[in-house]
Amino acid sequence: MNAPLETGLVVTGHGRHYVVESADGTRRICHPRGKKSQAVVGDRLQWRRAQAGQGDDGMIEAILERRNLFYRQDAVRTKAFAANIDQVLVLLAADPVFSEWQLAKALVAAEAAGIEAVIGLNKQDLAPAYAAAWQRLAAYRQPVPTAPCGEVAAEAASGPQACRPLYPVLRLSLADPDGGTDYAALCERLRGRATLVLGPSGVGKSTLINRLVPNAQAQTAEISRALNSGRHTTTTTTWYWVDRASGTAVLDSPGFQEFGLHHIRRRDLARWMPDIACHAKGCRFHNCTHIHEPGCVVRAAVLAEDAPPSQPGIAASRYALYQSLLLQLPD
Ligand SMILES: Nc1nc2c(ncn2[C@@H]2O[C@H](COP(=O)(O)OP(=O)(O)OP(=O)(O)O)[C@@H](O)[C@H]2O)c(=O)[nH]1
Ligand SMILES: [Zn+2]
Repeated sequence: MNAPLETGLVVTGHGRHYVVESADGTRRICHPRGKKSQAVVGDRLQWRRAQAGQGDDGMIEAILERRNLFYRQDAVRTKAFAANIDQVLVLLAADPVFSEWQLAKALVAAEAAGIEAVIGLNKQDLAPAYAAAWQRLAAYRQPVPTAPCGEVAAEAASGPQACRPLYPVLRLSLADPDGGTDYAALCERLRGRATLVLGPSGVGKSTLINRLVPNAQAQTAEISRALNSGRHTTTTTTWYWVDRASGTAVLDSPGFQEFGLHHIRRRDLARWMPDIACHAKGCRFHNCTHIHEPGCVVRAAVLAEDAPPSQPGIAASRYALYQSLLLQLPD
């Protein structure tokens, strides 16, 4: 007779081995049935204990419906980072210098997956480099109307629009005891949510996770031993509880070198860039590409390179990214 079905959370995986955590915190390795291994970190699933005498590992029977899936896709491969997450924290630093192109693509992927994103700029202590990096992020602090796209015009008629920054950009200094100007705000944003930490190598992702989860290194070592894989940490995502009782978790993930967006269609791109989207409703043609059409409100909203930072509109650098991205996407 089969053992009863149990539910669990995928906290990490390697190949066809998944570490699945039960509600009481106990963990065990589970394997998918059949050839495919489709579970992703953050998945909730149903599994069954092996029959007596067949070892301790569990068998995955079903993956429960996902709230969302954060992934990238290039011409040949899909790489899933995590499922069922509440937000993505894109961590950047004064040094190494970051690629705005990669940042923009990660943010598009988050929007398309319906996941909130926040940017952290670390290494506030590296004074001149930090000021330059902060300046490079000005377009991401650009004010955009808070009302959803379709309501902007109506609201404009009734008075000045309420605005928010395109993305929250938090100032961090993760190696310093106080964590930087916005460290408390970051902790506030993390509370009660599962946050995927994404960013290029060397920006301080491990520094952040070790700060939030003091036994993170020990946990990783234990998982690696169980999976018998020293390479584990660099190849997959891992879910760490900051506080299980309140549901606060951080997930680390491998770097984001080439963030493929082959899953995004060209005609949808503007929807996933909120600064473009909030103007697009006003265009004369409903299928406006915002490149060459007459009566394009998006192009009319693009700011001059030297526009003052508080002026609402589309930053010139963001529109340039939109144009370049559009050329790369499938129809
Ligand atoms: N100056 C300065 N250095 C920092 C700060 N935070 C982290 N670092 C240093 O930056 C280096 C990289 O930090 P990690 O936390 O290993 O970066 P990571 O993003 O995990 O890098 P990978 O493991 O390569 O993906 C380390 O030497 C840290 O000590 C900071 O606020 N200021
Ligand atoms: Zn247009």
